[in-house]
Parts: sequence; C-alpha cells; structure tokens
Amino acid sequence: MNREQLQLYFIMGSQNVEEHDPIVVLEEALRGGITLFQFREKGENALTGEDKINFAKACKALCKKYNVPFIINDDVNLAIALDADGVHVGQDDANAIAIREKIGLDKILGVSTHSLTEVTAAINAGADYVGIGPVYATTSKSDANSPAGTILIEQTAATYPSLPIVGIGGITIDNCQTVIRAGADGVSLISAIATHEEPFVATRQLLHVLQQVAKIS
Ligand SMILES: Cc1ncc(COP(=O)(O)OP(=O)(O)O)c(N)n1
Ligand SMILES: Cc1ncsc1CCOP(=O)(O)O
Ligand SMILES: [Mg+2]
Repeated sequence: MNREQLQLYFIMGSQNVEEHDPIVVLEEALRGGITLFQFREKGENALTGEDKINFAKACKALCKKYNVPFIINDDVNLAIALDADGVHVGQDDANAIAIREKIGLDKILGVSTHSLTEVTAAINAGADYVGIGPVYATTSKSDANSPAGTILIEQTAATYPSLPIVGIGGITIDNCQTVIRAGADGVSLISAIATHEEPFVATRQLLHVLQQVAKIS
C-alpha cells in the first residue's frame, strides 16, 4: 500500500454516530478528504445480519465514488464477499497469517499491535500497515487497553522505517500532530469525525493540521 493513504484514516460503524445518518457522515468525511475508510460495525447498537451487509455495501459504494479504499474490520468473510480493498484485524481476531492466505496478496492487511514483538509478527504475517494504540484514552472501544502514549510508535518507526504505521485512540485535532511527529504516517480515528456536529468541517480541519506537520518534518 501507499503510506500516504494512512494520513487520515476514518473508522465508523452506525453505532458511532449520534444525531446524523451514518451514510451522510461518511459522505461528508469522504468529501472532506479522508484517505482511507474502515467499516467497523461492532458493539452495542451495531447492525447485524442483512442490515449490516446492506450498510456495508452502501459504505463501499460511497468509498468507490470518492476513490478511497474500503477496509473491513474483523469480518474477513464479509470482506471477501464484498470484494473489499482490505481487512483490519487485531490480536484477538483470526490469525493474520491465515487471513493473508485467505485474502491474497492484492488486498490490504492491517494488524493492531501493542508491542514490538507483535509488530514483528505482523510484518512476518504480511501486514501492509500496523495500527498502534490506544495512544490516548478512548470511549469508542469498550475493551480498549489503557492509553499507551506514543512510545511504541517511536520504537516501531526507528526499528522498521519502511513499515507504514497509523496511530489510534483518542486522537483529535489537538493531539494529531504529536502522533505524526512520533513517527506515524497517519492517524486513525472515530469520534473526532463521527460525533462532530459538522463531519465535513472536522475532516477539513484535521487534514489541514496534518498537512502542516507533514510540511514541517
Ligand atoms: C487502524 C486500526 N488500528 C487498531 C484497531 C483495533 O483493532 P482491534 O484491536 O482488533 O479492535 P476492534 O477494532 O476490532 O475492536 C482498528 N480497528 N483499526
Ligand atoms: C478501534 C480502536 N482501537 C483502539 S482505540 C479504538 C477506538 C478509536 O476511536 P476514537 O478515535 O473515538 O478514540
Ligand atoms: Mg478486531
């Protein structure tokens, strides 16, 4: 994958939006310039069955319209059925080596990691990028680990300079530059866009701030 695609990586499920229609939120984020999208329909109030599949199809069609890769969280079979651009899995999900074998080499594989040992294993499994976090406290994932700051991002960037890295967890317009300066290629976030009153404005502002830090480094 192209590491620039990680710059502003938006994650959303229908359970993450408050007042808005999730499809409207996604289209606003796409119009605003997100560079990657992850479909994460999970947790309390999440859609299941046909409703989940239909919502995923609608999200995929919108991403296609804006030429933004469409990644599916956890559900490898859904990713294959919908011919998604990739899959993101964590340490408690299906084994990354088996997933790489199942999706083939043309699809994007992202793996969540919490230690350098897990990063090394993700590389060996054929991950295209690693997600590192939670960097800061988050309310969007009920079983998230404690906030770990940017140390692992720094260590990973120093150890594996060519590995694409995205930071995740509690990332906002006020702290996103710190995550990039630590060595991440981009930031991955839910609430900073999904619960903003104006998702388009939130996306434009985040992108602007991220472009500033990209120019400095
Ligand atoms: C980009 C990115 N990084 C990390 C995660 C978290 O994945 P995981 O630990 O499997 O937790 P769930 O998201 O499945 O609850 C992610 N989704 N995306
Ligand atoms: C999916 C996930 N994995 C680690 S933290 C997190 C949630 C990120 O959401 P937010 O950007 O709202 O903190
Ligand atoms: Mg997972």
